[in-house]
Amino acid sequence: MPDELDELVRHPKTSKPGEPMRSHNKSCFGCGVDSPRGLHLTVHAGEGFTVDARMPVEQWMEGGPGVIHGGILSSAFDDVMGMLPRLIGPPGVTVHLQVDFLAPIPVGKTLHIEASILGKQRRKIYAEAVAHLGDPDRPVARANGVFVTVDVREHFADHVENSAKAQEYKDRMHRP
Ligand SMILES: CC(C)(COP(=O)(O)OP(=O)(O)OC[C@H]1O[C@@H](n2cnc3c(N)ncnc32)[C@H](O)[C@@H]1OP(=O)(O)O)[C@@H](O)C(=O)NCCC(=O)NCCS
Ligand SMILES: CCCCCCCCCC(=O)O
Repeated sequence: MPDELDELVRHPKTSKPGEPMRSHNKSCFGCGVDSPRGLHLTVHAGEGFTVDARMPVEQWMEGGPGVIHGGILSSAFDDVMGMLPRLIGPPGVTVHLQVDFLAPIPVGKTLHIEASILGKQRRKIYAEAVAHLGDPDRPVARANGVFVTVDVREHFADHVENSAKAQEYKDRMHRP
């Protein structure tokens, strides 16, 4: 992370502590309510520059026998940390994601993920997250990510027609 950081200011219109954050997109694999095969995460805003989420580890998420697949865990980290830019301004997309797997995460348990902004420089937002199974003193995984804020209309303009929600986005874009 760079030494010279911008001041962090919570956006006045973002979710208040304890309130759910708006999903990235209703079809988002991580947090979309309409994603047919997604994680269906509900991410809540926390105090300061933090968010948190809980995810039941279901059978379909299995990688090694009886434990979560590493890619599913990485997706959950990506999605939860990916909510952080919205606490301070426009959405950001992931440019870097790093995950440390500390202990097996059993099917049937509930994973708790807590994420926070470490700093911001221009459009880059540096984030970290920790996952545990109910005891914050016994982390089972950690992650770091870098997110870059984007103008969503511009960033997704060439791709939105591939979205399951293409018509909804088209209608929204033509609204005055
Ligand atoms: C994010 C993206 C739009 C940035 O491109 P851009 O608008 O041309 O902006 P830049 O390349 O100048 O990057 C902006 C800043 O992020 C930094 N950055 C870009 N990629 C980075 C990475 N992988 N790791 C760390 N920093 C990175 C740049 O160095 C730059 O920093 P600066 O302010 O110090 O100059 C482009 O890289 C992209 O579309 N990436 C794919 C994102 C994606 O699909 N993510 C997965 C799904 S969310
Ligand atoms: C419509 C706003 C969407 C903003 C950012 C989407 C990020 C999704 C998560 C991811 O793919 O890592």
